[in-house]
Amino acid sequence: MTATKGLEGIVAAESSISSIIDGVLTYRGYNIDDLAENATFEEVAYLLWYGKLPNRAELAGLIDQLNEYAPISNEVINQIKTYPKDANSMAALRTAVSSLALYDAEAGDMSREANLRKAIRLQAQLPTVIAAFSRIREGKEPIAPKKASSVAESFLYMLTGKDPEKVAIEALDKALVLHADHELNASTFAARVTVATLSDIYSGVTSAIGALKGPLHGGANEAVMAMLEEVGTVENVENYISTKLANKEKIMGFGHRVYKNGDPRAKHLLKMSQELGKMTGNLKWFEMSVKIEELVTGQKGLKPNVDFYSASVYTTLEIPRDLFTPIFAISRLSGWTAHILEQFENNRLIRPRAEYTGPTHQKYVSIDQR
Ligand SMILES: CC(=O)SCCNC(=O)CCNC(=O)[C@H](O)C(C)(C)COP(=O)(O)OP(=O)(O)OC[C@H]1O[C@@H](n2cnc3c(N)ncnc32)[C@H](O)[C@@H]1OP(=O)(O)O
Ligand SMILES: O=C([O-])CC(=O)C(=O)O
Repeated sequence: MTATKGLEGIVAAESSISSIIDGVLTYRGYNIDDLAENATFEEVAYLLWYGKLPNRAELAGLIDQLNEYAPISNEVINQIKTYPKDANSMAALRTAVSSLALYDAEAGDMSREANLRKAIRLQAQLPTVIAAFSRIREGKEPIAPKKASSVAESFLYMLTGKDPEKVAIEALDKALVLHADHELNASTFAARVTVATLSDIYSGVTSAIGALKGPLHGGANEAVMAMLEEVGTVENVENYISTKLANKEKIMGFGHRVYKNGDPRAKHLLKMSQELGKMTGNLKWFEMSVKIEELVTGQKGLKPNVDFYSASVYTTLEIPRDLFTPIFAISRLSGWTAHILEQFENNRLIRPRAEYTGPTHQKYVSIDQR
């Protein structure tokens, strides 16, 4: 038995949800470019869960359900109030999602209908949890959700208490569309492994949040912004990047396990970063990002992934840096739960093997003789 490091190239599941063959990303057969230009996040979530685009009535029904489920229990709000003010935002989200299960009367119901309701409930409640955490740590009261026409609108409203501008809602909505699913990425795989033991949907999502947190995966968007802030100016970029590459350090937001010729989502985020920068009169982060791309692609041949330009997009929307990965989780929740439902439909325990490389034939030595 020989191990494949990082399971590279191993096909570990059949799935009809999304595909990234030949550098083309599709959700249920729809090209991401088409969806990014035309679909809303709610249409995409419906597509992932139900396998088809919704008609008007179906979409309105989903939006109603999201509005109905958005409030979270006082017990969970009170727990969030006990979190340290400097808690890591993804750790806070992971803990709060785990708590949500305790107050969901359907948590133990494993029927498909109940699991679908839980998926929609989680989709509705993740933004509420993140916004509540963000306000509570600033010493403010959380803002209860109000009837909104989209997850993006609802989240931005709960974060600030102000009705968000149309341009901000549309930008966040497009970012959510772009992040919704991505075949067997690490967090989705973690979710599928967890529920393949016939554990519940909350356990699967909690595992996924833990996996998304890491900087080699979803955590890279925050790390990109930390880098941009550290570099500070366009003039500093060249020296910073050349030094990092000479020291064989990784540049966050570049490279991908599967895409070697570029991530099809990055161009959409680049365009948004530029447009939002122009609109707000602050193109600094965009210009720095373009310069970094030029150098990293020029010197290493590495292309930006989905996390690279999303950093400047979210910053231009005035979203705090440590909420970038939680926002990724809001979007990817739709994909995670679609995969969890798919896993349950045709389940088998996921249990690979390890290539043993440790010592053999050891003789037990009593504790006094060690
Ligand atoms: C939503 C997402 O999860 S997208 C990915 C987000 N993650 C990041 O942006 C973090 C930075 N990127 C990386 O760490 C990697 O490219 C990953 C984790 C995304 C993919 O990793 P892998 O397929 O395992 O590639 P691996 O890390 O083995 O890299 C292969 C080679 O490219 C180099 N490399 C890969 N990414 C980078 C990078 N971002 N900067 C500099 N060098 C890099 C590695 O150092 C390695 O070089 P070597 O062969 O000389 O040792
Ligand atoms: O697929 C991956 O390995 C990572 C990724 O781009 C994603 O999860 O969106």
